[in-house]
Amino acid sequence: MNAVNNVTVRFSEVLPGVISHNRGMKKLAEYVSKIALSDAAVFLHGETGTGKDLIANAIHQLSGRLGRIVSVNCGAIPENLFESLFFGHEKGAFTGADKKQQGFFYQANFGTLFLDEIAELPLIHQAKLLRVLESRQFSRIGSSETQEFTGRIISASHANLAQHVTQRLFREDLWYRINLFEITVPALHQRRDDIPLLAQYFAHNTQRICFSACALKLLQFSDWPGNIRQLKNTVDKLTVLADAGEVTADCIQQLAICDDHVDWAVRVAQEIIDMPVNNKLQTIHDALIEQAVERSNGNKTEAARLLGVHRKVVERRLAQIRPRSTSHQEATL
Ligand SMILES: Nc1ncnc2c1ncn2[C@@H]1O[C@H](COP(=O)(O)OP(=O)(O)OP(=O)(O)O)[C@@H](O)[C@H]1O
Repeated sequence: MNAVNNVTVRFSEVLPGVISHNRGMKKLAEYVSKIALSDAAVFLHGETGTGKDLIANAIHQLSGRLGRIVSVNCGAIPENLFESLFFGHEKGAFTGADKKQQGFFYQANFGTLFLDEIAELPLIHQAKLLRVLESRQFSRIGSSETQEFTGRIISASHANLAQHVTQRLFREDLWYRINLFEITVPALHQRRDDIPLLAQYFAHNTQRICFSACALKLLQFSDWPGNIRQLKNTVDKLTVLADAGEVTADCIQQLAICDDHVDWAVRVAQEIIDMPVNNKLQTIHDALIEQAVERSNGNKTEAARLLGVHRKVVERRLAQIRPRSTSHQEATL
């Protein structure tokens, strides 16, 4: 657990709230912390649950802006309420406006306006948003008073917005306004080394439980289409299923989140580790090569294909395992 805490503290100093010890994420954090100090618009791209929201909040925190961060899910804005929600309105400006209301632009002034799922904004609303970003001015509905917008814009989407632009689903001029800096947040399968760390971190947050080595391996090589959000939910469930404070491979199997082949590989590895054999890696490695060569009737190209490695790997190792028989086979093949 100490290892988790040390990493957590070190990483959080660079990017508040973000847990990782992945090399790519460290670079991303250094890049983000530089950008954070400017007023430039940032676009965060990445699959669902990869931490875009968390990073937007970290950018705001690092920016030292006096105002607050206002998060807006652009996919959940009713079409007829866009102007009222973004610009605000005066009392009596329309039916049902029984009191004066400030909008998102006002609330995010001196702070950050985080536009999540920006690809979901219809073209008509994109035009209205663009007008404010260009003029840096807005007015409440029903008011002739113009207000200045000094907030910083961070937006996010899992969609390929550049492609949306070419398909004319997203305005090109708005795209250039919002992505002065574009950051791609990697999916969890691109940083599998973070999975054990995150699992232990989330478990520690809920209650003190530990994971068996086999359980951590199963988590590490499972598919996580919902990324860190899915991992977090899974750990919540595992804390309930843990046996005497330990999450085992059986607990993970009960949730049926791991692929059969991953489960099989991890279990075989576990059995091999328990075997009283010296230099286990080499033993297994050699046995695999021997098996593949035998299966392919001594054809090393075919053996290499079966193993998914280059022929030279097979040749080099065979020469070491059985120097004499190899030269004999080479003479006969
Ligand atoms: N590196 C991380 N360290 C710790 N927690 C994380 C990390 N990344 C994501 N999380 C957690 O995972 C969950 C999902 O993250 P977040 O909401 O930021 O993802 P997102 O990319 O914005 O998702 P969506 O696109 O669905 O809005 C949150 O509970 C967040 O706190």
